[in-house]
Amino acid sequence: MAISTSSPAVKQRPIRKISVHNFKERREEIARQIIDAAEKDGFFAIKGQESPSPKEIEEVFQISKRFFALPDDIKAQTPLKKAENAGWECRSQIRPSTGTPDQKQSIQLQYHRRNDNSWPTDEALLAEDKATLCRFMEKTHALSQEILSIFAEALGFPSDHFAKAHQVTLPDAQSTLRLLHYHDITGTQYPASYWRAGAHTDFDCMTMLFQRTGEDGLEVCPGREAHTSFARGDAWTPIEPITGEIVCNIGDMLMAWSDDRFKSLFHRVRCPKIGENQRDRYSIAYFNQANKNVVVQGPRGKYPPMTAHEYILSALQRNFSQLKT
Ligand SMILES: O=C(O)CCC(=O)C(=O)O
Ligand SMILES: [Fe+2]
Repeated sequence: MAISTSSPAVKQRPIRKISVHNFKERREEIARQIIDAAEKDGFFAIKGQESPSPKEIEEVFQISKRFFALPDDIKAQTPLKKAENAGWECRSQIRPSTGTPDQKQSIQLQYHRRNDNSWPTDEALLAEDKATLCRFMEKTHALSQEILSIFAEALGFPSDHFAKAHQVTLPDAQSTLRLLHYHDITGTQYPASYWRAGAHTDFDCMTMLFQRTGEDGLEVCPGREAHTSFARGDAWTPIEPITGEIVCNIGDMLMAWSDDRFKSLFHRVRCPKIGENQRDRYSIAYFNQANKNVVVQGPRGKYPPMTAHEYILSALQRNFSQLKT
C-alpha cells in the first residue's frame, strides 16, 4: 500500500541552532550539542561558520538563478542520469510518498566528474561559475567532515572514519551538490497531492541545506526509530529559512551506520497556496554520501555490513516498492 498522503497537523517545534563560531576552541561544547540534536531531532541548523560564508553562499544562489533561467533545451543537454546521480531534471522526481512529480527543477553535480560531460557545457555554465561551484563544494565538504568527525568519535570510531569514507576525488565518490529551483506558481492552486518536494528521507549520511530568508516551505516530521521504516510522528514543523545558516540533517545511511542512534527524518517542501508566498524558491543541498566501495556497519552490528553502493540500491528498492504496491 502506498504511504498515506494525508498529513498530520503542523506544529511549531523549531529545530536547534548551534553556533560553530571558533569551532576549534569550542569543539567539545559544540560536539555535545550536535550529538544531542542528532539523537533527538535528526535536524539542526548551524550558524557562525567561517566557511562557506554568507557571501559565498549567495554567490552560488546567483549562479543557480542564472542557470535555471536558461531555456530548457540548453539545460536538457545534460539530462539527469539516475545511475550517476548527476544532471538536470524538471518536474520528473516522483516521491513514493506522493506518487506525483515534485514541482521543481534541479541539477546534481559531482566533484570528481567536474571535467566530464555530466556538468553543463560552458555555454550553459561559465567556466568561472564552475570554478566557484567547485570551491563551494570543497568548503562545504570540509565543514561537513568536521561535523562528521564528531559523529565518528561519538560512535567509538576513529575521528577520521567518515572522512576516509567520503573521498570526493575518487572515481567511486557519491557525494553530490544539488541546486534546486521551485517555480513561481503565483495564482495556481495545486491539488493537495502536489508538493514542491514530497515527503522523503535522504539516503546519504548527512545533508547540508542552504536556504534564503523568506523562501519558506520546508517542514520536518519527527518520530522515526529505524532506518528502514516509513514511520512518521504526530506533527510537521516548519523550518525557518535564514540566508547564511545551514540546516544539517542526518540521512538514512548514517542512521544505519549508527545502529539507528542518529535519526533520519521525513521532510518535505509544501506547495504554497493562493494568498501565500508563491514566488520562486531556491535551495542548495550538499549530500555527503559515502564512496560506493566503503562498508557501512554500526559499532554494535545491528544490521549486516553492506557497501555504500549496496546501501543506496536497497534504500531505492525499499522506497520504490512502497510506490508500486
Ligand atoms: O529544498 C529544500 O529545502 C529541501 C530539498 C530536499 O529535501 C532534498 O533535495 O532532498
Ligand atoms: Fe531531502
